[in-house]
Amino acid sequence: MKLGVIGGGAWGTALAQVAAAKGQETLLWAREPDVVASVNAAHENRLYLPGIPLNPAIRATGDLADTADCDALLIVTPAQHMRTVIADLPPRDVPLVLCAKGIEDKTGLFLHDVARTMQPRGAIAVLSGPTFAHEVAAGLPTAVTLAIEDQAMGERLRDRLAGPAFRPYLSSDVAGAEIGGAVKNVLAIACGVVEGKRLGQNARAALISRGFAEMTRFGLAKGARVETLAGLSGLGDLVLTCSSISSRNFSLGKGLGEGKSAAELMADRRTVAEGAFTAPVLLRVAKAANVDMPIAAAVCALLAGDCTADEAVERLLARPLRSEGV
Ligand SMILES: NC(=O)C1=CN([C@@H]2O[C@H](COP(=O)(O)OP(=O)(O)OC[C@H]3O[C@@H](n4cnc5c(N)ncnc54)[C@H](O)[C@@H]3O)[C@@H](O)[C@H]2O)C=CC1
Ligand SMILES: O=C(CO)COP(=O)(O)O
Repeated sequence: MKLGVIGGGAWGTALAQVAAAKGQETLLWAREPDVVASVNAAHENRLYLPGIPLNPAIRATGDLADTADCDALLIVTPAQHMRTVIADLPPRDVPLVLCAKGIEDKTGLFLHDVARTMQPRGAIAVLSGPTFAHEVAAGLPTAVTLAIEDQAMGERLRDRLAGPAFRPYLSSDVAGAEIGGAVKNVLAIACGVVEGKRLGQNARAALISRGFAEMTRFGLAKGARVETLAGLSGLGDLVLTCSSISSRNFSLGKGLGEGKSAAELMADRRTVAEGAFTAPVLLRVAKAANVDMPIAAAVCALLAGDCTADEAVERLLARPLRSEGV
């Protein structure tokens, strides 16, 4: 058995660490030659996960053709690049486990729908949950949702990743698992704004709760199950990402709350803050489904420079009073 991990950022590297701990051959594909060199020579990803010793059994490559003999692939590129990278894979029907969090901007498609158009036959799973890469790579306890229609295949994939500190919970709700991860990144930007503007912890808790109401409205409209949205890949990841400056999305929002522009904040970032790319497409898809998402709309306007953080907050607080139900 040989597991391929496609994407040598922080999360792909952490997942390679999880896979290698199971004793299986693990191949990590990275775009950057520096990542390939540092993983192979120093057993460290100096660009994206510095300071965390990696299992020396992880082998890195810069050539996608080397994944031809892998019998399952974890796809861990940023959401907007997933399609091109899958298109460049050696053509086979091995199971794909999608680990990015986002919605494809140019089509409005969820990532499992993108992958399905490119691989009509092979199994497609979604792995998502509250998982800061540096904690997972360091072996700290973590639980995730692993969603896939074919439960027997799901059990096989689960058993290749599960370990004493890494607990995948199986689900058949692929759309639900994906929607939580995509939406929470946008909401984490909003929570970062609360931090940047020092609006207090009450405001952050209110945003998390009302953000969860938005996630639930959107998820139910798009076929997700409520228990998935309330589980690890939904509420679990929302709480994590909205509470910690370790989140790239939260820290982007904090900068916006401090008055910096999105362009300024994104200019010198090597790492990805998916919420910035997801927000506009999320809003488009929500509008088309008649789903009201005022917090996501505020994040969108702020990212686009259409309003200041003060105006975004004022508008949210001035909305008509209403009953609490979703
Ligand atoms: N870092 C984390 O804690 C977690 C990240 N994720 C998700 O995993 C996905 C990957 O994120 P990270 O590993 O954190 O990335 P990262 O921010 O550590 O690194 C950026 C990655 O983007 C890649 N990249 C940039 N331009 C590209 C292109 N044109 N084509 C292909 N790849 C390109 C880089 O090679 C690098 O692998 C994202 O969707 C993220 O939301 C999910 C769970 C946890
Ligand atoms: O998805 C994540 C944790 O589950 C990582 O969040 P950020 O991308 O905001 O850092």
